[in-house]
Amino acid sequence: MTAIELSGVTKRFGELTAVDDLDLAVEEGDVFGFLGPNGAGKSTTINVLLDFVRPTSGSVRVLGHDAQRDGVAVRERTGVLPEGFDVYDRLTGRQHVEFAVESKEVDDDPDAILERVGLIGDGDRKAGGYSKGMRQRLALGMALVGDPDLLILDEPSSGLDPTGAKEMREIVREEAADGTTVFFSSHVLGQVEAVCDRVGILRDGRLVAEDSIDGLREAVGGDETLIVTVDAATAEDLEGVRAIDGVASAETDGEGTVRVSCDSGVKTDVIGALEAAGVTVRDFTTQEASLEDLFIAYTEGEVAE
Ligand SMILES: Nc1ncnc2c1ncn2[C@@H]1O[C@H](COP(=O)(O)OP(=O)(O)OP(=O)(O)O)[C@@H](O)[C@H]1O
Repeated sequence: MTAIELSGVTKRFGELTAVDDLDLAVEEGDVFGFLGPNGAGKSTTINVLLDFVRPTSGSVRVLGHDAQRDGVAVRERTGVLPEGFDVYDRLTGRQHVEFAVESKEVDDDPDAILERVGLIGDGDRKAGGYSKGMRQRLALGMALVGDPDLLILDEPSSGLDPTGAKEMREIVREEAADGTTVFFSSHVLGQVEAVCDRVGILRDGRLVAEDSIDGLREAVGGDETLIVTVDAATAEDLEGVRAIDGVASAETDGEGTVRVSCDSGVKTDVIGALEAAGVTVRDFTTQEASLEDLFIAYTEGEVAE
């Protein structure tokens, strides 16, 4: 079954289009990474899924329900870790989890939840004294209450140290193995790379890429970054390089480094073009394109949409 289905969803706030004609499908049991730079429209999309925000147009189905007509049914089966979650300073960690258990009308054991998110030793402390990472663990624990069919995690690793981030990924994997669909929003690709089956990249409210991690890797497979050490190079010196078939982009820092994203087959042509422009080439190395590079290319406009 399709757990999340957006068809032609647009959300405008006055003149501003936050989400622009978005089509998106996430299959049940998938861990979907929803990526995009600040302001791309990720939180707005999440708010539409939960019916906290009504789309200007388009239709939204979540767990088989119409998100607008049956928002309550959707929220009952969904655990949410909201962005910028605030704790109640005077309540303990355990009281937070108890509150989630009561509001969801389930019978989870709060201690089992605290144990899962690594807070069992701190359950009696007031959450106001928790560190940022502990607050984030608490928010994750609250999202897990009621064994939801869909977990929506908005920037879940923010504030987590490497151990916390690893534990969070383990929990995500356990939940997915259990059949839970996970919708994981972040602007840091590295954090989603380890857990997500599929990734969608949002930019200015539009989906600019959607694929499996392997698919994205293949898409960038041919491209490499050539890092050339030169005496000096100006932007004009790179015109000949940019004109080469197979060169995606070329930049100079104006001092001694030129970075060229290109097919591996055109490296010697690039060096030749630099020399033809009168640039003295001292050395060069190559770097394979990472998913991070692809993300930057898609979100900063170097890749043709
Ligand atoms: N309630 C609102 N009223 C007006 N504009 C809004 C509102 N909510 C969001 N926006 C605008 O919509 C755009 C998308 O915002 P959104 O919060 O969805 O982005 P995001 O991808 O979640 O960003 P971030 O990574 O910074 O959290 C932004 O330009 C934002 O200012």
